[in-house]
Amino acid sequence: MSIKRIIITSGEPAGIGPDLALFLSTENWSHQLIICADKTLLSKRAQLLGIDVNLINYESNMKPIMQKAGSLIVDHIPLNDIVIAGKINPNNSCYVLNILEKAILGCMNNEFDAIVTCPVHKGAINRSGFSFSGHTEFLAEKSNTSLVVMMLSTKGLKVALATTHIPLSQVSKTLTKDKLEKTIRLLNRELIKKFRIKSPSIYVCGLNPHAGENGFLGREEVEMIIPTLEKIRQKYAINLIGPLPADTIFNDKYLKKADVILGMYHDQVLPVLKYKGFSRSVNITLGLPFIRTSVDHGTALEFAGKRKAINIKSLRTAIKYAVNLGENHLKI
Ligand SMILES: NC(=O)c1ccc[n+]([C@@H]2O[C@H](COP(=O)([O-])OP(=O)(O)OC[C@H]3O[C@@H](n4cnc5c(N)ncnc54)[C@H](O)[C@@H]3O)[C@@H](O)[C@H]2O)c1
Ligand SMILES: N[C@H](C(=O)O)[C@H](O)COP(=O)(O)O
Repeated sequence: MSIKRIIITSGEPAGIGPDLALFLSTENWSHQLIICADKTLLSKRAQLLGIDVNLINYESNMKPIMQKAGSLIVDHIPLNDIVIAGKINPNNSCYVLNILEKAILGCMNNEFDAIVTCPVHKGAINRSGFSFSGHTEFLAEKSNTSLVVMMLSTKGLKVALATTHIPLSQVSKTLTKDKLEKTIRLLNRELIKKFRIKSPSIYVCGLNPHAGENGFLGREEVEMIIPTLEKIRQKYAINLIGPLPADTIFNDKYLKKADVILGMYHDQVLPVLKYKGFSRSVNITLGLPFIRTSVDHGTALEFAGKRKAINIKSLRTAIKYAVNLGENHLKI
């Protein structure tokens, strides 16, 4: 495999994102990792963590070479305001978004092979006046992609979402036949293309308790989900099972055969995935014109600057996926 150039966005500066990026300098990597962050922030955080690192300025004409332990290449984006580890400063939201925009642009014009994101604080960004519901939606908007699907993967389980970061009260009206059909078709395509699964088995959750109990506990299944699944089966021969009740779909009997479980909303499937594999999972945005993976956790503000407490496994997993997605030898 050729050496890949991966841009790593360091996320919320008061959170553990800069720390995670710095930990990468303690290992050798077979690819080139570029950290998008403020260089001074990284120096100060490195001191706090006791990491001895040589920070090298990124230049786009650099040769892609494997990264050696002891150094990090930094694509410098200046902070807007001071950073205290663990304390949110909404004045830096612009910095967080500038990092993402830089990385997206670089992926769109093939300067980078993939983007791996460290966590941002959605509340802080919104508090400073920007409407931001998540990387998934931001990446779709900035890359002019009409539909993306959020999927999280850990050993033995993949879950995908039909709706992402919206209030629970809006789930039912957001889920339409058209959206569900497009989501399933995109999920199927991407599992074939990126994961080399020949004929994916997609297990679909209902929305209501007990998948609506034939309409007695909610009508979305009979009116929207079942007809949509039936149409897709007939028209596209996609291997769909369900809708099944979300409380029993995570049963070994189904999981042995399922390539992915499609949930109707965020907290229907993510708690199960995170219970099974928190800190060893990866978040992947399917449908973008470039590869994007992310850690499975948030900003963990209380651990910023505290070396012993921070777990870096999810970032390692996210980098591994970013490198391997779409490759023939995929072993993930
Ligand atoms: N990829 C992302 O950008 C992303 C993902 C999830 C949550 N978030 C955001 O993060 C913020 C905080 O969310 P939260 O508190 O619900 O979740 P969180 O993942 O930050 O924290 C949950 C718990 O796990 C711990 N934890 C998380 N990551 C850890 C790590 N790498 N090492 C050790 N411990 C770790 C935390 O200390 C906390 O106890 C929110 O604004 C949320 O929206 C961002
Ligand atoms: N839904 C994700 C999770 O719970 O891990 C998280 O909020 C990050 O989503 P984005 O990648 O869209 O920011």
